Amino acid sequence: MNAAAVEITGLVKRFGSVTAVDGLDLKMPRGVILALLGPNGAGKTTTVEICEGFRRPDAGTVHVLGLDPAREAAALRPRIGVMPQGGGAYPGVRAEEMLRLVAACAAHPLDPAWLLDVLGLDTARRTPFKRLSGGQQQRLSLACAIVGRPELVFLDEPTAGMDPQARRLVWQLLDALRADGVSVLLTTHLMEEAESLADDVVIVDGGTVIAQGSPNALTAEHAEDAQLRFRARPGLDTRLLTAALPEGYLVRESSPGAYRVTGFVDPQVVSTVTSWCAQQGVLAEELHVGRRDLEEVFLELTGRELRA
Ligand SMILES: Nc1ncnc2c1ncn2[C@@H]1O[C@H](COP(=O)(O)OP(=O)(O)OP(=O)(O)O)[C@@H](O)[C@H]1O
Repeated sequence: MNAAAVEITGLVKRFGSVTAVDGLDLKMPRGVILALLGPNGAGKTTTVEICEGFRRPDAGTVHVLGLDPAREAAALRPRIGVMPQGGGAYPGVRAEEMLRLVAACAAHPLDPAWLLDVLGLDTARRTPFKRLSGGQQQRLSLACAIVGRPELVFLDEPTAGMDPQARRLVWQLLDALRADGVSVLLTTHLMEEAESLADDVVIVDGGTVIAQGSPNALTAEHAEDAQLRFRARPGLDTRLLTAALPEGYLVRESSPGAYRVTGFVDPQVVSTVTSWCAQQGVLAEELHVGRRDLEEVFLELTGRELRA
């Protein structure tokens, strides 16, 4: 009765010569949001598809709500919600019609009209699926995944391609689901999504788990390396700024206009950075000294950017 939401031991999945999942272990308690974070090709989608019962493992054991998804699919399906990567539907079906069709398969569905409203799709009720924007299609797929009141939801990159406003609506909804006791396992490339939503973050690389913990615990492990971050106009010559600092410091532009200086941050370093910016006629804004964030931890562990 109180089985974990997901329990995976020694999972292996090969596609020909490619080992997509390579001895992955994971335990996810009920009622949490767990984010699988990893670079492209890390094995996240394959792992999720095995949990959903869409693929069979080559080795290892998988239990979802205490059931084996490969052998007990009929018992498991009504208890889980699935949102595959990129969504999908019959192109001509209208948004509300599609959600009502899915709701009709559930014993105690949520109210489809309410769900469309919450996800900002109320004006798109009568729009055929193929005419919805990418972000609207994603939200409709999410609505379909949760309308049947599942105990556990699998969401593969649920907010990929959404604008920030739509993304917030989805985050609020996932928050509300968690408050209702629903377990959510999602994959994401968005550090902000993992950091602001997830209770537990599992970093996957090369088909195996390389780190796991709450966002706080993961960043605290690396707390000794404080970091200086600031914003300025994009395209500053980071090599010149690195050269202005003592040896061992590194300056990167992690996204356009967002700069990170790694190394021990003391008052002298802060002063060197701001004076160098002043010499370039640049105002360093939102200057922040603090511990590393999840993005830095991820980069250090995998050697790759999250969005690579
Ligand atoms: N059906 C398939 N046939 C052959 N190779 C596959 C198949 N599905 C996945 N792979 C390979 O398995 C590896 C893991 O893929 P997977 O899609 O699970 O990674 P991912 O972490 O979800 O990546 P992304 O973030 O890009 O979605 C990759 O090398 C991929 O090319």
